[in-house]
Amino acid sequence: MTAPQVVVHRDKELMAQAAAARLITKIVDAQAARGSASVVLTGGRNGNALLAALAASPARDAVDWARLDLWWGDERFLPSGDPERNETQAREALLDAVPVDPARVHAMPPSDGPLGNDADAAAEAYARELAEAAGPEDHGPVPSFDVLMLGVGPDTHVASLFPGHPGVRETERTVVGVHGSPKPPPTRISLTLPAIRAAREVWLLAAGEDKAGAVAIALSGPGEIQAPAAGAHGRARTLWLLDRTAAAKLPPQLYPPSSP
Ligand SMILES: O=C(O)[C@H](O)[C@@H](O)[C@H](O)[C@H](O)COP(=O)(O)O
Repeated sequence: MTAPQVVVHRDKELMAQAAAARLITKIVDAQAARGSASVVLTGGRNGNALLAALAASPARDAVDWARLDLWWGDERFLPSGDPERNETQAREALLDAVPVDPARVHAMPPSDGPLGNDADAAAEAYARELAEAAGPEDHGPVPSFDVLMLGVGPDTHVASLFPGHPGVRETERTVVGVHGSPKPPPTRISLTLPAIRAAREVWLLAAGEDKAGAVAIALSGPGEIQAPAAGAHGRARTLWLLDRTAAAKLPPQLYPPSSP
């Protein structure tokens, strides 16, 4: 398990821009090293702000968009094109503006797709797609994503893994259907913690004073059932990208010395 590293930015706008620059560099490095890159996107305001900052950055042209696989950490189980779907929001923020290969944009199934309105069947289908994309070097049923991003909820949820819910207890499956989510909509699809922990790097994004309690709790070593964000680790790196207000309740030993 990698010890979390914390980076604090002045405000959420700067955080989105710095994270977008960081992501561009990561993708370019992965493409140089391995020929292609894989990134897991998150929904939420911070994830979308990062994508919009990336779209606005001239450095976005350094990315070879055709050699990038995009996955999602979770999805709201709604009809295709619904404005509340994380996929729809990511397309609007970035994907419609860059030459991604549609075959490498791995959206989670919608509720009106060929699998019907069955979130568990949709989760199984996504798990199969991940397994097919995994190679022998991945040593498991999901690819070793280069970067997996997660928004953090005020209750410490990540993806659609909520405190105490069945999804956060899953140890075998890589993707689950989520029913009765405390945050609307009630039906969702989510990667599980074992799938999240297959990533080389996990980046947790949190901004705003309503996140300060969740950030402090998750970084203080609680169990992942009570605080799912505490169970989100990358194999090589676990990075918490915060704005000053979200970092406000961190204990002094976790607050990085050079922070604003
Ligand atoms: O599916 C969802 O409802 C969102 O993806 C959600 O999980 C989000 O990532 C967090 O709640 C953080 O959201 P913000 O970045 O907006 O604070």
